[in-house]
Amino acid sequence: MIVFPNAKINLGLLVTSKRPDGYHNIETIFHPVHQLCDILEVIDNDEKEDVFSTSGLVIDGPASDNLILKALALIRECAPLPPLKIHLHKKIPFGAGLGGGSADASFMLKLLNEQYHLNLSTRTLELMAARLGADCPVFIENKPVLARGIGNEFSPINLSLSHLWLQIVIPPIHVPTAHAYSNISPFQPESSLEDLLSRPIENWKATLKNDFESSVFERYPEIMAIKEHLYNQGALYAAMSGSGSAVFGLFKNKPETEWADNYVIHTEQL
Ligand SMILES: C[C@](O)(CO)[C@H](O)COP(=O)(O)OP(=O)(O)OC[C@H]1O[C@@H](n2ccc(N)nc2=O)[C@H](O)[C@@H]1O
Ligand SMILES: Nc1ncnc2c1ncn2[C@@H]1O[C@H](COP(=O)(O)OP(=O)(O)OP(=O)(O)O)[C@@H](O)[C@H]1O
Repeated sequence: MIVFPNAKINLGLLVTSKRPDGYHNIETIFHPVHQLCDILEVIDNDEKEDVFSTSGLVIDGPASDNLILKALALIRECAPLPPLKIHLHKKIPFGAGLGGGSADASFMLKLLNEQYHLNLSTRTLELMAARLGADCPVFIENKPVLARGIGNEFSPINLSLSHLWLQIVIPPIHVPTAHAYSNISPFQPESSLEDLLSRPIENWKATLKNDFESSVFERYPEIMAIKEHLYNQGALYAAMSGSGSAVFGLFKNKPETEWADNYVIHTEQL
């Protein structure tokens, strides 16, 4: 079976408090980016052991640390599976706040559930995904949603961005998530994200924020410059995604901006 784990962006990201377990409570809107995706294939393997291979972008760290293999190990805790041949073609830049590794992990859970008729419910899959990372559960249902808690308590939202153009600009900078959280001072805002998003998109620039931006922009002015350039090019709204380094803009018309050669650019109509 082949699946296409996709990226996400965060529309607003409030870090509201630090928890006793060291994690942070957040409030954010997750929005899937369907056309920026990896390719994940899993088939039965005739050999005795699993074989895992990758192509595309070279992921840092040993292959055994890949979240896909951690997802496989979790499923094997509750169901026997044959030896597998797994191939990941990596296209989503990582360390960019686009949740690519998290998407791979959750799509692996969903793929195995379907391919081997495991009948695990959506809720069970979300709980398993939460053991792999805070960003993983949202990729089980993979639709726009308001998230609270550590990013895994979901409420439905009424938000349509269809017909807007999305441009994501990814500079060659990796921002480690744990490091970004350690530089944050949590703050409980007066207005909830839901309130802010219900206002016209023209108001978002003044009201909707990503709490990681100030510390990340201070350390990497190049990322702030991308956001400013997106606004100069006519973005209705622009912001960093997650803990960076990707920055996205929402436009009425297809943006034709030229960017540095070493940036990865993704443009799609929502
Ligand atoms: C910034 C976001 O991308 C927003 O969607 C996510 O909160 C990041 O989620 P993630 O990459 O899946 O994070 P994890 O792999 O679970 O955690 C990495 C590290 O980030 C910190 N972390 C993560 C999520 C969270 N709500 N609070 C945290 O403090 C913790 O130090 C943790 O050790
Ligand atoms: N399948 C995978 N794809 C990408 N990175 C992976 C994968 N499995 C493990 N990793 C590790 O996770 C790190 C970053 O993962 P990810 O792509 O989720 O980060 P991100 O884009 O910053 O997303 P997030 O929004 O979750 O912070 C990589 O540097 C790599 O070491």
